[in-house]
Amino acid sequence: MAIEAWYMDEDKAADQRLPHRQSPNVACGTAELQSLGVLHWELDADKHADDPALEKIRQDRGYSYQDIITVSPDKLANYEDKIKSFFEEHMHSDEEIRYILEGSGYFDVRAKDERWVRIKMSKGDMITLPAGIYHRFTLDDTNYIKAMRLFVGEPVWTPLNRPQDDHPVRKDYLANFATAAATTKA
Ligand SMILES: CSCCC(=O)C(=O)O
Ligand SMILES: [Fe+2]
Repeated sequence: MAIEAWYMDEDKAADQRLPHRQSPNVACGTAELQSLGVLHWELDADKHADDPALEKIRQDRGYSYQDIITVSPDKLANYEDKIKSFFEEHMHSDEEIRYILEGSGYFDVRAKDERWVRIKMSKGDMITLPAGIYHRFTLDDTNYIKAMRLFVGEPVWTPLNRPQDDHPVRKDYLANFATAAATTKA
């Protein structure tokens, strides 16, 4: 099954954990996600400890580091602060790679025209967000996700909150993806 993503509604008052679909739904397809630099794989999460398909992605993309994070009220230290900072619009100087082992949640990314695209992630979904893309994360109303975090080299999780207009990584992102994104709009 393809990954599911959609353009969000503008109801900022409503709970961030709700789907925030427009009515009718406005889908964002895989090609459009690709044009933003977002890549996605579907794997068998039950095999994550020993999976040649995962190993191949790690080799191909140089994902040398991995750990596992569980985000839920009782499993994550400083839960409220973390949840809040995950949902602040930010970028990183490196790729953000997540592989969902249990539960579900949403990654939101900014499309070229500044609209938010919400990407639904559940068990078996693996995603990489390119360095420099503005994004955020929220749990859904199940309040539980367990994910493998991967990284190229020594991990740097630091969120760089928007605005980062002068950050060289942001400039690179725009140079690499802005034109493509603008020309492949649905
Ligand atoms: C699905 S992993 C939890 C969120 C997270 O690690 C992040 O936003 O950086
Ligand atoms: Fe992030």
